[in-house]
Amino acid sequence: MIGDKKIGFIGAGAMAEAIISGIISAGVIKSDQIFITNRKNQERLDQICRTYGIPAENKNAHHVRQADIVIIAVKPKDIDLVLQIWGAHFFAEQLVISVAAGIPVTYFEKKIDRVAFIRAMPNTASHVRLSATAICGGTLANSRDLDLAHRIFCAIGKVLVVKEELMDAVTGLSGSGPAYFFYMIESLEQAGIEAGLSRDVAKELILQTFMGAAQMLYMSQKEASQLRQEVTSPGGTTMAGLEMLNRYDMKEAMIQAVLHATNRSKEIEKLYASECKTEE
Ligand SMILES: NC(=O)C1=CN([C@@H]2O[C@H](COP(=O)(O)OP(=O)(O)OC[C@H]3O[C@@H](n4cnc5c(N)ncnc54)[C@H](OP(=O)(O)O)[C@@H]3O)[C@@H](O)[C@H]2O)C=CC1
Ligand SMILES: O=C(O)[C@@H]1CCC=N1
Repeated sequence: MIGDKKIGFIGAGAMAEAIISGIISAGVIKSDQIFITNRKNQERLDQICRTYGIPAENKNAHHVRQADIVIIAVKPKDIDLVLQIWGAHFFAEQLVISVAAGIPVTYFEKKIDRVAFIRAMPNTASHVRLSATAICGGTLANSRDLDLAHRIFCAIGKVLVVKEELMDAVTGLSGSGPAYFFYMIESLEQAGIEAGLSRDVAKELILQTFMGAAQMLYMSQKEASQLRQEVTSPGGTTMAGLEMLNRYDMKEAMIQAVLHATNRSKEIEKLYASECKTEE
């Protein structure tokens, strides 16, 4: 789907691996078209190469520099160093995609003015090709660049093109979203055990229940609230359970979690946006 283009990853952590796993299993790219590098952890690079059949010689910064598409997947705090080291090597025909939370596309453009940048916010469900990814393009990103990014992320889930001002909310909701889900599962596992089930049985029941509920919602025309009501018999067990979720204000906790995560992304963004301004 992306022909013989090469994709290079700067950063070989959790997010890079999720994307690599997803794009290889989707068949949009062959393992030997992927190149990776990180800061120092060679073992990690070896492990990724072994797991995804990437040739050992592809874990090479020089090759990553030559890639048609470069995906920057380092922590926000490491972006500056990456731009310092890599800045001079980016070339005009390259497309650079950053998945870093909170770093505005203008920040990249201020540092390197000749390259098309795209900011993307996927999530780790890229592993299983069920990511929810939002993308937005910088000033040099044309429709072909956006289309290319769209094709890459489409292969590993759903893609929405959004205005950059919405990226913090996307980050707080769906970028961090898998963690909220896993936290709920952890809590429900503990609940199942306290109710008398073994961990394994609890885990199996919860997972199947969540997958079933998500699939129902995905396939039906009904709102979540309606499906919830259909489970809730008057005076029954669900009502008793929901009473506790209301008493402990689970809804407010979820809202605050997403808003807090969104604000954290905004804080990071502000840090970098202010540097863009002072350099003007
Ligand atoms: N994890 C997630 O769910 C999501 C993460 N993101 C974003 O993805 C980015 C990466 O996150 P994540 O994968 O979790 O982080 P990890 O800590 O798992 O991985 C970061 C990687 O960056 C490498 N790195 C650090 N500095 C450099 C450098 N100067 N040059 C090359 N490589 C470097 C590290 O190498 P080494 O180990 O050698 O130090 C490591 O391989 C973040 O910006 C995050 O905001 C976006 C969406 C979801
Ligand atoms: O926690 C983080 O900062 C990253 C961004 C979204 C998910 N993980």
